[in-house]
Amino acid sequence: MAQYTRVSGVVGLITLQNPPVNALSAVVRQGIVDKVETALSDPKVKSVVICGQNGNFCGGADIKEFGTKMFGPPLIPMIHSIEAANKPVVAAIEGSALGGGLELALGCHYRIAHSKARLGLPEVTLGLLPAAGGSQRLPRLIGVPAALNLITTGRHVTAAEALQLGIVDQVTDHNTVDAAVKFALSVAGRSLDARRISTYPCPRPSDLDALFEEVMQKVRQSARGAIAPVACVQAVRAAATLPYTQGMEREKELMATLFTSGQARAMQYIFFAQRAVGRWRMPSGASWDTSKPRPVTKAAVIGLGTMGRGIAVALARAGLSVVAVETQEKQLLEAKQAMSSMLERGAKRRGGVPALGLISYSQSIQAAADVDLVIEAVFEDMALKIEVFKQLTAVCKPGTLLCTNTSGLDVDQLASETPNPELVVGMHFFAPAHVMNLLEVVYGPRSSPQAVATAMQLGKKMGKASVAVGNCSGFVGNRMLKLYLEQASFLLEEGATPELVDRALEEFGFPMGVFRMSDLSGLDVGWRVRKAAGLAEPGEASGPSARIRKGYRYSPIGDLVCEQGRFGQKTGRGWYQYEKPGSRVARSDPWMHSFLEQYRARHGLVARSIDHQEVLERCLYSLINEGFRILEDGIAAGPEDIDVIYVFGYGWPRHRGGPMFYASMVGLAKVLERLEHYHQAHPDVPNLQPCSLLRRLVASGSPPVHMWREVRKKLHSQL
Ligand SMILES: CCCCCCCC/C=C\C/C=C/C(=O)SCCNC(=O)CCNC(=O)[C@H](O)C(C)(C)COP(=O)(O)OP(=O)(O)OC[C@H]1O[C@@H](n2cnc3c(N)ncnc32)[C@H](O)[C@@H]1OP(=O)(O)O
Repeated sequence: MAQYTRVSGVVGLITLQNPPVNALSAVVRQGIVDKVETALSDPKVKSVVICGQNGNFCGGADIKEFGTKMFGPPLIPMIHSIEAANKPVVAAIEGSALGGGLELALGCHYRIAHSKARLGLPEVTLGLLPAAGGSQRLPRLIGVPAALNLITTGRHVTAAEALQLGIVDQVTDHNTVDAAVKFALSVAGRSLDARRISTYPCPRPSDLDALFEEVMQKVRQSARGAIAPVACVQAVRAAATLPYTQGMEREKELMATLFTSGQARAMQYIFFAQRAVGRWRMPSGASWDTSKPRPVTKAAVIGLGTMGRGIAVALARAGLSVVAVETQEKQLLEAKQAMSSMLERGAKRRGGVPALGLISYSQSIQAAADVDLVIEAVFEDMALKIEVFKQLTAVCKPGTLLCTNTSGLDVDQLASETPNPELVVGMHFFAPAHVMNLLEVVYGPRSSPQAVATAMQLGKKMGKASVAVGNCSGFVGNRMLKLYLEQASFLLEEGATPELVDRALEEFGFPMGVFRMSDLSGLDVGWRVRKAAGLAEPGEASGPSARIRKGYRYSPIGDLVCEQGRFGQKTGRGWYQYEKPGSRVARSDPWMHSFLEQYRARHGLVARSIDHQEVLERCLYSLINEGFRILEDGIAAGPEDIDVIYVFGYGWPRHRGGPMFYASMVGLAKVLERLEHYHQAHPDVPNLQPCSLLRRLVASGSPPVHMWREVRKKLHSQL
């Protein structure tokens, strides 16, 4: 709702009230319409201020209303009536003015913002466009290039940038509502002719066509297959080329297509899923609302390889004091230099001061004596990690949380080597750790809820989507990835090329296909793991057993590629070739094609034609099937956890909502049928066998994603 009061005798103050972000629900819209009318019809009122309750202007349209039958006054005429008012209306912006919230402010005649406020039109991140006049007013106010940037990226700007761009008229460090009321008093009675943005001509850059062409290419490239960024560009083009009313018609038309699209549903699902994963629950019943995190002000990072450096930088950026420990002197010096420049570059990009002073460096683990939490990031080797944990136990003050950064080692085994296993959790960061926004917080059976709560809170503080998951080989992300990689290799054996597989996945929306991605991460990493697991055998065996391990199909192709010293980008050769070691542009490699032909010939495999659909079904459905197993095992509490992990950590296209949501969009019955089909065709691949939770869900009529937990519970209670 909206509250109305008169202040200073002549200013009508309308306060939006809809905690926590004052979203524009039907009730709020009705409140605004009513209170604006009250203010405009009161002869004593000379000007109006609109603000939001509890230091937050407005988080935009109420996303929960989308997909439901919408009622209440629509936004467009509501904003139009504010702009058309004959008394000045001032927006007092504190906290956030986002989406419909900023569009409301753009309908006001003036905008005053607090210095800490954030403004933006993030609709594109929800699969939409700013369709309450935002796509038409913003370019008229700040010009086409700046509006295109804001609307197609959805980025939030600070009040200082908003002032510089011309979005707001004034920034204050003091009470924003007081400043706005004072301002409203000063402009009372002034002509508003020059303050209605919809009447402004849109500034047209001379190279309009070239500009739109360039931006269109950029958005098509950065979010492959996503329709909202394209519609955003089209809407801004309408602002630049059509009169306002026709532009509004175009905005409405484009929004109508987006609003009911599967992509918008997927992106809005991810918005809520990202928040839902913060409400974690362990199988023991312990959960976010019953477990209090410990305060962490000082942390240590042990081991300053690539991961350790990124983690230490992320911690310092979050404002923690960090003790960075590396026993090798040369490595320590290198790390210090690299981390300083990471911090400096980051500060330059974001604006602000690099947190150099927050990090102290040491060669001795003793330096971790007084920290609240340690993140061990040494080499991925259990014996080494056990040794480091032993030393930490002796050095650290009682109660220090011991976290291990591992991408798949057994967290419980490590915990069992310490006298206080309840203080141990896994923190699986993704490389580069100061850039990637995902963290898997891995709890073992003995991790205390408080340790989990602390790691989750720390992840959030570092700005990462943090997901609590159970302990198993590969946790959630890598456990599923293994199946995806496996199918990709099988497809090569059967006749595909790396290019064909990658093209199919990139057209689906991944920023990189599986082979280009593997070249980037380094092929030797997986090879080492396969060797340790006794899967990769030296030299090339032939005969039927060469492609069988433990009775099941295995593809040694990746091992053979590594044996050639082809580790990907770092060696200049991998699944593709590169201009030189370290180069990033992948080029087709004739060597690889003849290698694959010879390999197939040696193993008596006849290449067949493989289409994109088969690539997608085999790679994605096997990964999804493992996702269902993970749910069945209780390693992830719900499908949202898996989807957030895949969207934030593995490049799964956001507009497809994550693998589990995607499965629900495809139809669970279809996923099941295709898995059965492929399992029949490849009985030696057990992972293609549909798991029982998937079968149970289909038998229960394929309920929507949010009901899967219930079905799983029932399945468990019957086992
Ligand atoms: C046929 C055509 C039909 C046309 C119909 C047209 C209608 C639309 C017309 C115009 C277009 C306008 C569209 C929009 O405005 S879309 C919304 C744009 N706004 C956003 O994307 C902002 C989303 N919110 C945030 O980014 C953040 O919440 C924040 C920065 C505002 C605050 O962050 P923080 O303090 O970290 O809090 P949380 O994110 O945790 O949020 C708290 C709580 O609030 C819920 N919530 C946040 N924003 C909204 C919202 N806009 N609507 C509904 N609910 C919202 C959030 O989900 C959290 O709750 P929880 O999930 O229960 O935890």
